Amino acid sequence: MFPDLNTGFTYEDCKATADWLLAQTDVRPLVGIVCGSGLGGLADMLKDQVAFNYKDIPNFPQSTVHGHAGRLVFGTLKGRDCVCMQGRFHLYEGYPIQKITLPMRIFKLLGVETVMLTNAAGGLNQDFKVGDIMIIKDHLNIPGFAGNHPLVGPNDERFGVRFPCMSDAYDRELQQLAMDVGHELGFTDFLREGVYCMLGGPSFETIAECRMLSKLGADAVGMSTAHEVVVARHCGMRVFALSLITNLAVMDYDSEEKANHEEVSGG
Ligand SMILES: O=P(O)(O)O[C@H]1O[C@H](CO)[C@@H](O)[C@H]1O
Ligand SMILES: Nc1nc2[nH]cnc2c(=O)[nH]1
Repeated sequence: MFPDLNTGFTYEDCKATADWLLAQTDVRPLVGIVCGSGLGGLADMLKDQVAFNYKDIPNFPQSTVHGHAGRLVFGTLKGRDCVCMQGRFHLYEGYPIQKITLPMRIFKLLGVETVMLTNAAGGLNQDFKVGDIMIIKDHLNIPGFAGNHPLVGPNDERFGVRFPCMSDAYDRELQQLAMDVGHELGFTDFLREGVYCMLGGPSFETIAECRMLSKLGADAVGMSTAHEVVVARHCGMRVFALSLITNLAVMDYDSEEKANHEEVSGG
C-alpha cells in the first residue's frame, strides 16, 4: 500500500527504544531539551544524572559533529525530571530526515510534554549582535519546501495527523514567559525574538543567499531545529526554541568575515 521508504522507524521501534530507556532510570521526564552546537554544557546542569551514550541506545543514530557529545542525559533541573540530548543530528550528516528526528518521538513516548530546543545560528537581522539570544517565534523550513520533510512517508496516527498545522508551532505562552523572565533578569540588551531559517548545510551561506534569506523574513540561519519542531508538534508536544547568535551572516562583498564551525561551537 505504501512505497517502501525504509527511512524511518515504526511506532513499535520507537516504543521499544523508549521502554529500553525507561527500564533503566526512574526519571520520568516531562521536559525534553536539545543542546545546540557548543551548548552541550546545558546538560551538565542536570542533577542526579543517568546518562547513555547514543551508541548504546537501540535505534539511535550517532553524533558525528564536533561540539555534539552524543549523550542522552536524564536528571532533574530545579527538582523537575528532564531529559537532555547532548548533541543532535543534522541532515548534512547523511542520515535520512526521518531518522534524525527519531529522538522527538522517543521524547514523546518517554512522557515528555514540552520540548526546549537550542541552536547556534548566524544572525541575518542587522540589529543583532554576536551573543544575542533569539527566542524563535517561527521558522522557514527550506529543506521541507523541497520535499525533504520528516513527515514524508506513511503516517502513523498514533503519533499524529497526516496534515499537521504549523501556524502555532512555537508556543506563544512559553515565548511570553521567556521574554518576561529575561527582562526580570536584566537580559533586555541581548534578548531578541525572530524567525529561524533552516538550511540543509553543511556549507555556510553565500552573500547572495544571506541577502535572499533576509528579504524572505529570516532573522537567523542555521542547519537544524525546524525538522525537530515539525515532528515534536506532529506528536502534540509544546515547543520552545532559542538561537544563540554565534556569528553575523556576511551580507557585504567588502567584508573580510568568514563563517566557521570553530567560532560557532566555541573551539
Ligand atoms: O544547529 P546546531 O546544532 O546548533 O548547529 C549549528 O552549528 C553548525 C555549524 O557550525 C550547524 O550544524 C548549525 O546548525
Ligand atoms: N547555516 C548556518 N548555520 C550556522 N550555525 C551557526 N552559524 C551559522 C550560519 O551562519 N549559517
